Amino acid sequence: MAIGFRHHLQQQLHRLAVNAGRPFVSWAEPWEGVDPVSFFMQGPSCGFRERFFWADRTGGTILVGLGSVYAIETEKADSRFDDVEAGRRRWKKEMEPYGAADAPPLLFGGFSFDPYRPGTDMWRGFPAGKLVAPAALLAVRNGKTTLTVTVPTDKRGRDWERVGRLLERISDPMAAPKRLPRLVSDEEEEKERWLAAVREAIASIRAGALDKVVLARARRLAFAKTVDAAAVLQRLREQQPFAYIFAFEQDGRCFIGASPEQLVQKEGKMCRSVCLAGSVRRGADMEEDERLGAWLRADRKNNEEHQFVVQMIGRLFSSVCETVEMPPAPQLLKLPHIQHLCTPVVGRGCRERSVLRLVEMMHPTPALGGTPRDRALEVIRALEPLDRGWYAAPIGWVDGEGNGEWAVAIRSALLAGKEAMLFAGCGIVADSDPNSEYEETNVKMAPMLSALGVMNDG
Ligand SMILES: C=C(O[C@@H]1C=C(C(=O)O)C=C[C@H]1O)C(=O)O
Ligand SMILES: [Mg+2]
Repeated sequence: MAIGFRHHLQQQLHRLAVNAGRPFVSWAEPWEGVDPVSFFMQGPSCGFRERFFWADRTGGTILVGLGSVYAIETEKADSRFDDVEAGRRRWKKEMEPYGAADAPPLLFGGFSFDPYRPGTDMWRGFPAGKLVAPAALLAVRNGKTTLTVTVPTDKRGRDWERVGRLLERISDPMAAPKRLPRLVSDEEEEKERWLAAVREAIASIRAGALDKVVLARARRLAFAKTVDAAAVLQRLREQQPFAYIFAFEQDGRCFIGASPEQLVQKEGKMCRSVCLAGSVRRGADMEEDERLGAWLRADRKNNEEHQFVVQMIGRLFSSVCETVEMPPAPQLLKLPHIQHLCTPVVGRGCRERSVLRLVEMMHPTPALGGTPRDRALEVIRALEPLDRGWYAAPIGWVDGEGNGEWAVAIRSALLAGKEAMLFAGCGIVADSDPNSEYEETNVKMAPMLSALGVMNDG
């Protein structure tokens, strides 16, 4: 990008900062020709300690954030959604947006799965709830790219400096992401122990204590060198075209994944969700693939698993929307490694003003927790030794108007230095077979294994 343009942007910011009546000012400009992953890669060398990446299922919206000029963070289990929503409103009042009106500044963040469970050191930096306003946001919407820069008007803090550095470098030709390092060890929780937990869950369900519970397991990979989050991102973008591609990084620890599951989207008075539960692998050829798909559609156990989600989301949408539409029977969603039963839901005339309220009501759906919710959470606490952290929890963005989109952070891994911790779970119901459920979690880890270069896809 021309030097003149950079000066123009910096001058705008300075002029606005001097005259602004609020603590933060932002400026948005069309900024074509910058690749989202290259932009993500600029972060550390400009001094930004936080980075996020978001691409929606269609790839139509891509958001990449560097730095954090304004962060809302909470560890309060009871009030975490109130805390972040209050923070969002405060941010809106303190922030004066200028420039391209179609690229409003926004907050990006996530929540932990279960804030009532004590966290471990593994998830340091990923609290019960966190939203971040990036200093620099690259947004691609409908084929148009915009750069939005947000800085404090008192010119204190390091963000002016970092943004200045970024503007100097943003158009430099970028190096490719680092090559993925060699795997040196691979540990998973003992299979027998996990199967025993599943058997116990099945027994509780058959005894009538609950209807469904989702149990997860983890796999820890260690590599010869540090894993470059940008390299993993790039591979996920190539390999998982119909998933939400997300990354949330702070101080070198990056939670990253390719989730097919939308939790909720709000756009004005319209809201959407996708019920996703019930799974089978892809076939080796078209014939086998279709046979597996037909089996999944007809299978009683998988349909039961799925219907708990449809009932809950249908009921919830009915309580906050004037009208709710969903197809009468689930569709098949085919992803590179797995196929799912899928029921999209659209609600119109939504009475909630902020998508964060919808996130609060919906999390965890029976696709990630179980039915009834509280029983399922108790069973997870009792039977799952894992610290889920942000796995299986909401991740996404919200703007000043309360619009935004959130996915469920599955098919994911936490990258920390030379290590990657992968997570996968599955819905246990009365008719579950422990070994098939175990196999299902393996299939669900395949996308991350493949992005990490550990598994070769045939
Ligand atoms: C829990 C996960 O996936 C969830 C469980 C599914 C199932 O059990 O069939 C399907 C989709 C997801 O809602 C995961 O991928 O870790
Ligand atoms: Mg399942």
